[in-house]
Amino acid sequence: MSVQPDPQVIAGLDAWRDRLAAQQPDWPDHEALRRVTDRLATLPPLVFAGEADALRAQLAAAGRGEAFLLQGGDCAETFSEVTADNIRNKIKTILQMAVVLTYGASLPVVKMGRMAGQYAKPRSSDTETRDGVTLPAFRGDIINGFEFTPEARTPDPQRLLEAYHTSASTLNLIRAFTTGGFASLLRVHEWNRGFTSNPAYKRYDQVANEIDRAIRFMAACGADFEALRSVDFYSSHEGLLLDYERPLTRIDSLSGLPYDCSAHFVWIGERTRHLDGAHVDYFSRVQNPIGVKLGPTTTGDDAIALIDRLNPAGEPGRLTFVTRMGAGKVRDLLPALVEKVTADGRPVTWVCDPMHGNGITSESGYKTRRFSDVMDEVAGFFEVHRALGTVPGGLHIELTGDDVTEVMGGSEEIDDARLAERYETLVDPRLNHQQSLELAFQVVELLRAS
Ligand SMILES: O=C[C@H](O)[C@H](O)COP(=O)(O)O
Ligand SMILES: C=C(OP(=O)(O)O)C(=O)O
Repeated sequence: MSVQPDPQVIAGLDAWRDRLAAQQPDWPDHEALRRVTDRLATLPPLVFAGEADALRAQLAAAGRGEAFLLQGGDCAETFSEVTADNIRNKIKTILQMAVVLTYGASLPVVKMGRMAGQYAKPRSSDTETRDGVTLPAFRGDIINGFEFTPEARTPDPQRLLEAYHTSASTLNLIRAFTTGGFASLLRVHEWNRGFTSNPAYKRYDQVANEIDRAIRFMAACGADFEALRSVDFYSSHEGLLLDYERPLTRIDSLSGLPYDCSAHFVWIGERTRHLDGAHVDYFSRVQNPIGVKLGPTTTGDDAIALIDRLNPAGEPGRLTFVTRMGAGKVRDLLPALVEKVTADGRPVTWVCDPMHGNGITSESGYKTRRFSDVMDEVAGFFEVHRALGTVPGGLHIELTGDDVTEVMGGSEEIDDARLAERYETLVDPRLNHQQSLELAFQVVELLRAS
Protein backbone atom coordinates (compact mmCIF):
# COMPACT_ATOMS: atom_id res chain seq x y z
CA MET A 1 0.00 0.00 0.00
CA SER A 2 1.45 3.38 -0.88
CA VAL A 3 1.59 6.24 1.61
CA GLN A 4 0.75 9.73 0.38
CA PRO A 5 3.50 12.28 1.07
CA ASP A 6 2.83 15.25 3.32
CA PRO A 7 2.50 18.34 1.03
CA GLN A 8 4.67 20.31 3.46
CA VAL A 9 7.45 17.77 3.08
CA ILE A 10 7.27 18.15 -0.70
CA ALA A 11 7.27 21.95 -0.48
CA GLY A 12 10.25 21.81 1.89
CA LEU A 13 12.36 20.14 -0.80
CA ASP A 14 12.62 23.52 -2.51
CA ALA A 15 13.38 25.57 0.61
CA TRP A 16 17.11 25.45 -0.26
CA ARG A 17 16.42 27.81 -3.15
CA ASP A 18 15.96 30.65 -0.64
CA ARG A 19 19.32 29.97 1.00
CA LEU A 20 22.87 30.60 -0.06
CA ALA A 21 24.10 27.68 -2.16
CA ALA A 22 27.89 27.75 -2.22
CA GLN A 23 29.97 26.31 -5.07
CA GLN A 24 27.20 26.31 -7.69
CA PRO A 25 27.92 27.13 -11.34
CA ASP A 26 26.79 30.32 -12.98
CA TRP A 27 24.45 28.80 -15.57
CA PRO A 28 24.30 31.07 -18.62
CA ASP A 29 20.92 29.75 -19.85
CA HIS A 30 18.32 29.17 -17.13
CA GLU A 31 15.66 28.05 -19.58
CA ALA A 32 17.96 25.28 -20.85
CA LEU A 33 18.67 24.27 -17.24
CA ARG A 34 14.93 24.07 -16.50
CA ARG A 35 14.32 21.82 -19.51
CA VAL A 36 17.09 19.49 -18.33
CA THR A 37 15.98 19.34 -14.70
CA ASP A 38 12.38 18.70 -15.84
CA ARG A 39 13.65 15.79 -17.92
CA LEU A 40 15.80 14.44 -15.08
CA ALA A 41 12.77 14.47 -12.81
CA THR A 42 10.98 12.05 -15.16
CA LEU A 43 13.86 9.57 -15.52
CA PRO A 44 14.02 6.41 -13.38
CA PRO A 45 15.76 6.62 -9.99
CA LEU A 46 19.32 5.33 -9.93
CA VAL A 47 18.95 3.65 -6.53
CA PHE A 48 16.03 2.58 -4.39
CA ALA A 49 14.87 3.67 -0.97
CA GLY A 50 15.17 0.16 0.44
CA GLU A 51 18.85 0.00 -0.56
CA ALA A 52 19.54 3.32 1.18
CA ASP A 53 17.78 1.98 4.29
CA ALA A 54 19.92 -1.17 4.22
CA LEU A 55 23.04 0.98 4.01
CA ARG A 56 21.84 3.13 6.93
CA ALA A 57 21.63 -0.01 9.06
CA GLN A 58 25.15 -1.04 8.03
CA LEU A 59 26.54 2.41 8.79
CA ALA A 60 24.86 2.26 12.19
CA ALA A 61 26.73 -1.02 12.74
CA ALA A 62 29.98 0.71 11.71
CA GLY A 63 29.23 3.44 14.25
CA ARG A 64 28.91 0.81 16.99
CA GLY A 65 32.11 -0.99 15.99
CA GLU A 66 30.28 -3.96 14.49
CA ALA A 67 31.33 -3.19 10.89
CA PHE A 68 33.87 -0.99 9.10
CA LEU A 69 33.23 1.32 6.13
CA LEU A 70 35.57 1.37 3.14
CA GLN A 71 34.60 4.19 0.79
CA GLY A 72 36.85 4.79 -2.20
CA GLY A 73 37.08 6.04 -5.73
CA ASP A 74 38.12 8.89 -7.96
CA CYS A 75 38.48 12.45 -6.87
CA ALA A 76 36.44 13.34 -9.94
CA GLU A 77 34.94 10.77 -12.25
CA THR A 78 35.06 11.81 -15.89
CA PHE A 79 32.75 10.77 -18.72
CA SER A 80 35.62 9.62 -20.93
CA GLU A 81 37.14 7.42 -18.20
CA VAL A 82 33.94 5.47 -17.64
CA THR A 83 35.02 2.29 -19.39
CA ALA A 84 34.49 -1.34 -18.40
CA ASP A 85 38.21 -1.68 -17.61
CA ASN A 86 38.32 1.35 -15.33
CA ILE A 87 35.18 0.37 -13.44
CA ARG A 88 36.41 -3.20 -13.05
CA ASN A 89 39.84 -2.11 -11.82
CA LYS A 90 38.34 0.21 -9.23
CA ILE A 91 35.93 -2.40 -7.93
CA LYS A 92 38.69 -4.98 -7.90
CA THR A 93 40.90 -2.65 -5.83
CA ILE A 94 38.13 -1.90 -3.31
CA LEU A 95 37.26 -5.61 -3.00
CA GLN A 96 40.91 -6.54 -2.48
CA MET A 97 41.29 -3.88 0.22
CA ALA A 98 38.03 -5.03 1.81
CA VAL A 99 39.20 -8.64 2.16
CA VAL A 100 42.39 -7.51 3.88
CA LEU A 101 40.48 -5.15 6.19
CA THR A 102 37.81 -7.76 6.97
CA TYR A 103 40.55 -10.08 8.15
CA GLY A 104 42.51 -7.39 10.00
CA ALA A 105 39.53 -5.87 11.79
CA SER A 106 37.58 -9.14 12.14
CA LEU A 107 34.56 -7.16 11.04
CA PRO A 108 32.29 -7.07 8.00
CA VAL A 109 33.43 -4.31 5.65
CA VAL A 110 30.78 -2.06 4.11
CA LYS A 111 31.93 -1.42 0.53
CA MET A 112 31.12 1.91 -1.07
CA GLY A 113 32.41 3.58 -4.24
CA ARG A 114 32.93 7.26 -4.82
CA MET A 115 31.41 6.16 -8.08
CA ALA A 116 28.38 6.54 -10.36
CA GLY A 117 27.89 10.24 -9.66
CA GLN A 118 31.14 11.79 -8.37
CA TYR A 119 31.13 14.41 -11.12
CA ALA A 120 30.85 17.78 -9.34
CA LYS A 121 33.83 19.44 -7.66
CA PRO A 122 34.05 22.34 -5.24
CA ARG A 123 36.96 24.63 -6.12
CA SER A 124 39.11 27.08 -4.16
CA SER A 125 38.73 29.67 -6.90
CA ASP A 126 35.89 30.34 -9.34
CA THR A 127 38.34 31.08 -12.12
CA GLU A 128 41.60 29.82 -13.54
CA THR A 129 44.19 31.97 -15.28
CA ARG A 130 46.70 30.66 -17.79
CA ASP A 131 49.09 32.89 -19.72
CA GLY A 132 47.02 35.96 -18.91
CA VAL A 133 43.70 34.34 -19.98
CA THR A 134 41.06 33.89 -17.24
CA LEU A 135 38.21 31.39 -17.61
CA PRO A 136 35.77 29.68 -15.22
CA ALA A 137 37.46 26.94 -13.17
CA PHE A 138 36.77 23.33 -14.10
CA ARG A 139 33.99 22.17 -11.72
CA GLY A 140 33.65 18.58 -12.85
CA ASP A 141 32.25 16.93 -15.96
CA ILE A 142 28.66 17.40 -14.81
CA ILE A 143 29.15 21.18 -15.17
CA ASN A 144 31.84 22.08 -17.69
CA GLY A 145 34.76 20.64 -19.66
CA PHE A 146 38.39 20.48 -18.54
CA GLU A 147 39.78 21.84 -21.80
CA PHE A 148 40.97 25.43 -21.32
CA THR A 149 38.70 27.14 -23.87
CA PRO A 150 35.76 29.50 -23.30
CA GLU A 151 33.40 26.97 -24.94
CA ALA A 152 34.47 24.03 -22.76
CA ARG A 153 34.55 26.02 -19.53
CA THR A 154 31.05 27.50 -19.98
CA PRO A 155 28.61 25.54 -17.73
CA ASP A 156 26.35 23.40 -19.92
CA PRO A 157 23.16 21.89 -18.40
CA GLN A 158 23.12 19.06 -20.96
CA ARG A 159 25.99 17.64 -18.92
CA LEU A 160 23.56 16.81 -16.09
CA LEU A 161 21.82 14.38 -18.41
CA GLU A 162 25.11 12.88 -19.50
CA ALA A 163 26.11 12.48 -15.84
CA TYR A 164 22.83 10.71 -15.13
CA HIS A 165 23.17 8.29 -18.05
CA THR A 166 26.86 7.64 -17.35
CA SER A 167 26.05 6.99 -13.70
CA ALA A 168 23.29 4.58 -14.74
CA SER A 169 25.65 2.57 -16.93
CA THR A 170 28.33 2.60 -14.21
CA LEU A 171 25.85 1.29 -11.65
CA ASN A 172 24.67 -1.36 -14.08
CA LEU A 173 28.19 -2.70 -14.42
CA ILE A 174 28.86 -2.40 -10.67
CA ARG A 175 25.77 -4.49 -9.98
CA ALA A 176 26.88 -7.07 -12.57
CA PHE A 177 30.44 -7.25 -11.23
CA THR A 178 29.45 -7.50 -7.59
CA THR A 179 26.73 -10.11 -7.97
CA GLY A 180 27.88 -12.18 -10.95
CA GLY A 181 30.80 -14.08 -9.41
CA PHE A 182 33.55 -11.51 -10.09
CA ALA A 183 33.53 -10.58 -6.39
CA SER A 184 33.92 -14.16 -5.17
CA LEU A 185 36.04 -14.31 -2.01
CA LEU A 186 38.31 -16.99 -3.52
CA ARG A 187 38.97 -14.92 -6.61
CA VAL A 188 39.68 -11.73 -4.65
CA HIS A 189 42.00 -13.70 -2.39
CA GLU A 190 43.92 -14.95 -5.47
CA TRP A 191 44.40 -11.34 -6.64
CA ASN A 192 45.82 -10.48 -3.23
CA ARG A 193 48.22 -13.44 -3.45
CA GLY A 194 49.37 -11.99 -6.79
CA PHE A 195 50.03 -8.62 -5.15
CA THR A 196 52.07 -9.98 -2.25
CA SER A 197 54.09 -12.31 -4.49
CA ASN A 198 55.80 -9.15 -5.79
CA PRO A 199 59.08 -8.82 -3.78
CA ALA A 200 58.36 -5.08 -3.32
CA TYR A 201 55.52 -6.03 -1.01
CA LYS A 202 57.28 -8.80 0.93
CA ARG A 203 56.54 -6.94 4.16
CA TYR A 204 52.87 -7.92 3.83
CA ASP A 205 53.54 -11.61 3.24
CA GLN A 206 52.80 -12.63 6.79
CA VAL A 207 49.31 -11.13 6.82
CA ALA A 208 48.64 -12.55 3.34
CA ASN A 209 49.69 -16.01 4.54
CA GLU A 210 47.45 -15.71 7.58
CA ILE A 211 44.49 -14.83 5.36
CA ASP A 212 45.38 -17.78 3.16
CA ARG A 213 45.35 -20.11 6.15
CA ALA A 214 42.05 -18.66 7.36
CA ILE A 215 40.48 -19.35 3.98
CA ARG A 216 41.80 -22.92 3.92
CA PHE A 217 40.40 -23.39 7.41
CA MET A 218 37.01 -22.10 6.24
CA ALA A 219 37.15 -24.50 3.28
CA ALA A 220 38.03 -27.42 5.54
CA CYS A 221 35.07 -26.56 7.74
CA GLY A 222 32.82 -26.73 4.67
CA ALA A 223 32.24 -22.96 4.27
CA ASP A 224 29.76 -22.17 1.53
CA PHE A 225 31.98 -20.22 -0.87
CA GLU A 226 29.08 -20.08 -3.34
CA ALA A 227 27.32 -17.77 -0.88
CA LEU A 228 30.45 -15.57 -0.87
CA ARG A 229 30.26 -14.91 -4.62
CA SER A 230 28.16 -11.73 -4.22
CA VAL A 231 28.74 -8.60 -2.20
CA ASP A 232 26.70 -5.47 -1.44
CA PHE A 233 28.35 -2.47 -3.03
CA TYR A 234 26.97 1.02 -2.50
CA SER A 235 27.33 4.22 -4.54
CA SER A 236 28.15 7.65 -3.17
CA HIS A 237 29.21 11.12 -4.23
CA GLU A 238 29.45 14.64 -2.87
CA GLY A 239 25.95 16.11 -2.87
CA LEU A 240 27.17 19.35 -4.33
CA LEU A 241 25.16 20.25 -7.41
CA LEU A 242 21.66 20.83 -6.08
CA ASP A 243 20.20 21.19 -9.60
CA TYR A 244 21.09 17.50 -10.02
CA GLU A 245 20.15 16.18 -6.58
CA ARG A 246 16.73 17.86 -6.46
CA PRO A 247 15.21 16.29 -9.62
CA LEU A 248 16.60 12.88 -8.65
CA THR A 249 14.86 13.05 -5.28
CA ARG A 250 11.80 10.83 -5.23
CA ILE A 251 9.04 9.97 -2.81
CA ASP A 252 9.23 6.41 -1.53
CA SER A 253 5.78 4.94 -2.02
CA LEU A 254 6.06 2.74 1.08
CA SER A 255 6.86 5.50 3.54
CA GLY A 256 5.78 8.64 1.65
CA LEU A 257 9.21 10.11 2.47
CA PRO A 258 11.79 11.69 0.11
CA TYR A 259 15.00 9.90 -0.84
CA ASP A 260 17.77 11.34 -3.00
CA CYS A 261 17.87 8.53 -5.56
CA SER A 262 21.08 9.74 -7.27
CA ALA A 263 23.12 7.54 -4.88
CA HIS A 264 22.82 5.46 -1.75
CA PHE A 265 24.96 7.86 0.29
CA VAL A 266 25.65 11.53 -0.33
CA TRP A 267 27.97 13.74 1.64
CA ILE A 268 28.15 17.47 2.24
CA GLY A 269 31.63 18.82 1.57
CA GLU A 270 33.91 20.87 3.79
CA ARG A 271 33.23 23.93 1.62
CA THR A 272 29.42 23.65 1.68
CA ARG A 273 28.60 22.58 5.24
CA HIS A 274 27.45 26.06 6.34
CA LEU A 275 24.76 25.59 8.98
CA ASP A 276 22.31 27.96 7.32
CA GLY A 277 23.34 27.16 3.78
CA ALA A 278 21.37 25.43 1.04
CA HIS A 279 23.20 22.08 1.28
CA VAL A 280 22.56 21.44 4.96
CA ASP A 281 18.93 22.47 4.49
CA TYR A 282 18.45 20.21 1.46
CA PHE A 283 20.04 17.08 2.87
CA SER A 284 18.23 17.51 6.19
CA ARG A 285 15.05 16.74 4.23
CA VAL A 286 15.99 13.46 2.53
CA GLN A 287 16.11 10.07 4.19
CA ASN A 288 19.41 8.73 2.83
CA PRO A 289 22.34 8.18 5.14
CA ILE A 290 24.30 11.46 4.91
CA GLY A 291 27.94 12.33 5.45
CA VAL A 292 29.55 15.65 6.33
CA LYS A 293 33.23 16.39 5.83
CA LEU A 294 34.81 18.07 8.84
CA GLY A 295 38.08 19.94 8.32
CA PRO A 296 40.44 21.51 10.86
CA THR A 297 38.35 24.64 11.47
CA THR A 298 35.33 22.66 12.71
CA THR A 299 34.38 23.42 16.30
CA GLY A 300 32.56 21.10 18.68
CA ASP A 301 29.60 23.51 18.55
CA ASP A 302 29.57 23.24 14.72
CA ALA A 303 29.44 19.46 15.01
CA ILE A 304 26.52 19.60 17.47
CA ALA A 305 24.67 22.13 15.32
CA LEU A 306 25.11 19.80 12.31
CA ILE A 307 23.61 16.95 14.34
CA ASP A 308 20.72 19.24 15.35
CA ARG A 309 20.01 19.97 11.70
CA LEU A 310 20.76 16.63 10.06
CA ASN A 311 19.93 14.05 12.70
CA PRO A 312 17.95 15.73 15.48
CA ALA A 313 16.35 12.48 16.60
CA GLY A 314 19.69 10.68 16.78
CA GLU A 315 18.84 7.89 14.37
CA PRO A 316 21.78 5.44 14.19
CA GLY A 317 23.47 5.33 10.77
CA ARG A 318 21.84 8.52 9.51
CA LEU A 319 24.89 10.76 10.02
CA THR A 320 28.53 10.04 9.26
CA PHE A 321 31.22 12.55 10.13
CA VAL A 322 34.14 12.23 7.73
CA THR A 323 37.07 13.97 9.39
CA ARG A 324 39.93 15.31 7.25
CA MET A 325 42.20 17.25 9.56
CA GLY A 326 45.64 16.62 8.06
CA ALA A 327 48.32 14.36 9.49
CA GLY A 328 49.91 17.16 11.52
CA LYS A 329 46.64 18.21 13.17
CA VAL A 330 44.50 15.12 13.65
CA ARG A 331 45.92 14.22 17.07
CA ASP A 332 45.41 17.78 18.34
CA LEU A 333 42.04 18.66 16.83
CA LEU A 334 40.03 15.45 16.63
CA PRO A 335 39.79 14.63 20.37
CA ALA A 336 37.78 17.76 21.29
CA LEU A 337 35.30 17.12 18.47
CA VAL A 338 34.83 13.48 19.36
CA GLU A 339 34.46 14.28 23.06
CA LYS A 340 31.83 16.94 22.45
CA VAL A 341 29.80 14.68 20.14
CA THR A 342 30.14 11.72 22.48
CA ALA A 343 28.88 13.81 25.40
CA ASP A 344 25.87 14.83 23.28
CA GLY A 345 24.91 11.17 23.05
CA ARG A 346 23.29 11.11 19.59
CA PRO A 347 25.22 8.55 17.53
CA VAL A 348 27.42 9.41 14.58
CA THR A 349 29.66 7.14 12.54
CA TRP A 350 33.24 8.47 12.53
CA VAL A 351 35.17 7.98 9.29
CA CYS A 352 38.66 9.20 8.37
CA ASP A 353 39.43 10.88 5.05
CA PRO A 354 43.25 10.99 5.12
CA MET A 355 43.45 12.61 1.68
CA HIS A 356 41.96 16.10 1.75
CA GLY A 357 43.93 17.53 4.67
CA ASN A 358 47.24 16.41 3.21
CA GLY A 359 47.54 18.16 -0.13
CA ILE A 360 50.91 19.64 -1.12
CA THR A 361 52.48 21.00 -4.28
CA SER A 362 55.61 19.13 -5.31
CA GLU A 363 58.76 20.99 -6.26
CA SER A 364 58.02 20.32 -9.91
CA GLY A 365 54.55 21.85 -9.48
CA TYR A 366 52.23 18.82 -9.20
CA LYS A 367 49.32 18.84 -6.79
CA THR A 368 50.14 15.73 -4.79
CA ARG A 369 50.08 14.03 -1.38
CA ARG A 370 52.61 11.93 0.48
CA PHE A 371 51.64 8.31 1.16
CA SER A 372 53.36 8.63 4.54
CA ASP A 373 51.11 11.58 5.48
CA VAL A 374 48.03 9.64 4.42
CA MET A 375 49.06 6.73 6.65
CA ASP A 376 49.97 9.07 9.50
CA GLU A 377 46.51 10.63 9.49
CA VAL A 378 44.93 7.16 9.52
CA ALA A 379 47.19 6.20 12.45
CA GLY A 380 46.26 9.41 14.30
CA PHE A 381 42.55 8.75 13.71
CA PHE A 382 42.85 5.26 15.25
CA GLU A 383 44.96 6.54 18.15
CA VAL A 384 42.44 9.27 19.05
CA HIS A 385 39.47 6.91 18.99
CA ARG A 386 41.33 4.23 20.95
CA ALA A 387 42.35 6.78 23.60
CA LEU A 388 38.77 8.05 23.96
CA GLY A 389 37.14 4.63 23.83
CA THR A 390 35.14 5.67 20.75
CA VAL A 391 34.77 3.83 17.46
CA PRO A 392 36.86 4.43 14.33
CA GLY A 393 34.16 3.48 11.84
CA GLY A 394 35.84 3.56 8.46
CA LEU A 395 38.03 5.10 5.80
CA HIS A 396 37.27 7.41 2.90
CA ILE A 397 39.97 7.26 0.23
CA GLU A 398 40.61 8.81 -3.18
CA LEU A 399 41.92 5.93 -5.27
CA THR A 400 41.96 4.38 -8.68
CA GLY A 401 42.51 0.81 -9.82
CA ASP A 402 45.17 1.89 -12.30
CA ASP A 403 48.91 2.39 -12.08
CA VAL A 404 48.85 6.17 -12.02
CA THR A 405 51.63 8.19 -10.40
CA GLU A 406 49.85 10.95 -8.50
CA VAL A 407 50.66 10.35 -4.81
CA MET A 408 54.33 10.29 -3.73
CA GLY A 409 55.80 7.39 -1.79
CA GLY A 410 54.67 3.86 -1.04
CA SER A 411 56.91 0.85 -1.62
CA GLU A 412 57.17 1.79 -5.29
CA GLU A 413 58.78 5.01 -4.03
CA ILE A 414 57.12 7.35 -6.46
CA ASP A 415 59.14 10.56 -6.24
CA ASP A 416 58.60 14.02 -7.69
CA ALA A 417 60.37 13.07 -10.93
CA ARG A 418 58.01 10.14 -11.45
CA LEU A 419 54.78 12.11 -10.95
CA ALA A 420 54.89 13.14 -14.62
CA GLU A 421 54.88 9.49 -15.80
CA ARG A 422 51.14 8.97 -15.32
CA TYR A 423 49.52 11.94 -13.65
CA GLU A 424 45.95 11.67 -14.93
CA THR A 425 43.62 13.14 -12.33
CA LEU A 426 41.84 16.34 -13.32
CA VAL A 427 41.63 17.72 -9.77
CA ASP A 428 43.20 15.87 -6.80
CA PRO A 429 45.78 13.04 -6.67
CA ARG A 430 44.62 9.46 -6.03
CA LEU A 431 46.33 6.42 -4.55
CA ASN A 432 47.08 3.95 -7.33
CA HIS A 433 46.18 0.25 -7.17
CA GLN A 434 49.33 -0.81 -5.30
CA GLN A 435 49.28 2.12 -2.88
CA SER A 436 45.64 1.35 -2.08
CA LEU A 437 46.47 -2.25 -1.21
CA GLU A 438 49.47 -1.14 0.81
CA LEU A 439 47.18 1.15 2.78
CA ALA A 440 44.89 -1.78 3.58
CA PHE A 441 47.82 -3.98 4.73
CA GLN A 442 49.28 -1.14 6.80
CA VAL A 443 45.90 -0.58 8.46
CA VAL A 444 46.02 -4.22 9.55
CA GLU A 445 49.46 -3.53 11.04
CA LEU A 446 48.05 -0.49 12.87
CA LEU A 447 45.12 -2.47 14.21
CA ARG A 448 47.53 -5.08 15.54
CA ALA A 449 49.78 -2.54 17.19
CA SER A 450 46.89 -0.96 19.09
O1 LIG B 1 38.63 17.47 -4.16
C1 LIG B 1 38.65 18.48 -3.45
C2 LIG B 1 38.53 19.81 -3.98
O2 LIG B 1 37.66 19.87 -5.03
C3 LIG B 1 39.85 20.24 -4.44
O3 LIG B 1 40.82 19.98 -3.47
C4 LIG B 1 39.83 21.70 -4.77
O4 LIG B 1 40.97 21.93 -5.42
P1 LIG B 1 41.48 23.36 -5.80
O5 LIG B 1 42.06 23.97 -4.58
O6 LIG B 1 42.52 23.08 -6.86
O7 LIG B 1 40.32 24.14 -6.34
C1 LIG C 1 36.14 17.96 -2.04
C2 LIG C 1 36.24 16.89 -1.31
O1 LIG C 1 36.55 16.87 0.00
P1 LIG C 1 36.45 18.03 1.08
O2 LIG C 1 35.04 18.54 1.03
O3 LIG C 1 36.77 17.30 2.33
O4 LIG C 1 37.45 19.05 0.71
C3 LIG C 1 36.10 15.54 -1.87
O5 LIG C 1 36.01 14.58 -1.09
O6 LIG C 1 36.11 15.41 -3.10
